[in-house]
Amino acid sequence: MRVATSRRGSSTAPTRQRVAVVIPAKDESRRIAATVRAARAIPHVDLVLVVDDGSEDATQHVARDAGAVVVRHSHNRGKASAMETGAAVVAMRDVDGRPPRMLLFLDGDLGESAVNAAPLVQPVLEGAADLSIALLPPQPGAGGRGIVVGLARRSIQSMTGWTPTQPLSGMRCLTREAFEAATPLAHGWGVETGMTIDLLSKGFVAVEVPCDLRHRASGTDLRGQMHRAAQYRDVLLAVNARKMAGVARGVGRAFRLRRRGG
Ligand SMILES: O=c1ccn([C@@H]2O[C@H](COP(=O)(O)OP(=O)(O)O[C@H]3O[C@H](CO)[C@@H](O)[C@H](O)[C@H]3O)[C@@H](O)[C@H]2O)c(=O)[nH]1
Ligand SMILES: O=C(O)[C@H](O)COP(=O)(O)O
Repeated sequence: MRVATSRRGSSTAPTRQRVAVVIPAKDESRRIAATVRAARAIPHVDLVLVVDDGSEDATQHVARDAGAVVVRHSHNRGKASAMETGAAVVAMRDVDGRPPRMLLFLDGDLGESAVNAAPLVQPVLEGAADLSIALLPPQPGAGGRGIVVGLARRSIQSMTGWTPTQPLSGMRCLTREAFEAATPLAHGWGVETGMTIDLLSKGFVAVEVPCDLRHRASGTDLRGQMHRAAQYRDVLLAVNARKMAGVARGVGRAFRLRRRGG
C-alpha cells in the first residue's frame, strides 16, 4: 500500500458503515451485468448504482436486470458528471441517523474482476485514508506510451508532493466528506487528476492499493489514440484550472496582507 505524504485521516466508525458502488457507464451492455454482479459481492456494499451516461445500447436494462439501481442521463455528459449524479443519488438514498455511505467508484467494464476492488474499502473504513486508489496489474492489449499518465503524475507531484503510480485509475473509494471536498469535479477524463490534487491540497490522505482488476484497455488503433487525446485535453484543463486557482488565492492573500499592513 503506497501512502501519500499528506496529513489527516478521518475517523469513520467501522461499525454499521455501508458502501455504495457507483458505476458510470456509457455503452457497457456487454460487460455491465458481470460488473454489477461482482460489485454486489464486495463486503459492506448494500447499494450498486449504475449511472447510464446517455448510452446508445441496452446498458440501463442489462444493469437493472443484474440487480443495480439505475439512473440515466438522457444525453452523454462525460464520466465526471456521471460520478456527480451517482453521488447525489446515493445521498438521497442514505438513511437519517446512519452514517452516509462511503462511495466506491468502479468502471463498467471490469466484469467479474470488479469483486477484486474489495481491498479499497478497508483503509477508508478504518480511517487510515480518506481516498484509496486501485493499482491495476499490466493489462493485456494496452497500447499506452505513458504520455497522459506522465502528465497527470508530474502535475500531481508538483502540486502536492505525492507521486502516484497510476494517477488515472478511476477505481477509488472515498468518504462522503472527501467526495464533497472534491466537488465540483474536474470535467470528463480530468476527474481523477483533479480529485487527487484537490484532496491532497486540502490535507486528505490518499493510498494506492493493489487490486487484481481487468478492464478493456485502449489499444494503439485510431480509436485508442483519439481517446488518449481527449484524456490529455481533460487532464491539462483540470491541472491548469487548479494552477490558476492557486495563483488567484496567492494574489488575494498578498492583497489582503498589503491592505492590513497599510
Ligand atoms: O462519456 C463517458 C465515457 C465513459 N464513461 C464510463 O467511464 C468509465 C471509464 O471509461 P473507459 O472507456 O473504460 O476509459 P479508460 O481509458 O479505460 O479509463 C481509464 O482512464 C480514465 C481517466 O482518463 C479513468 O476514468 C478510468 O477509470 C481508467 O480505467 C467506463 O465505465 C465508461 O463506461 C462514462 O460514464 N461516460
Ligand atoms: O492507455 C492508457 O494507459 C491511457 O489511455 C493513457 O495513455 P498514455 O499512454 O498516453 O499515458
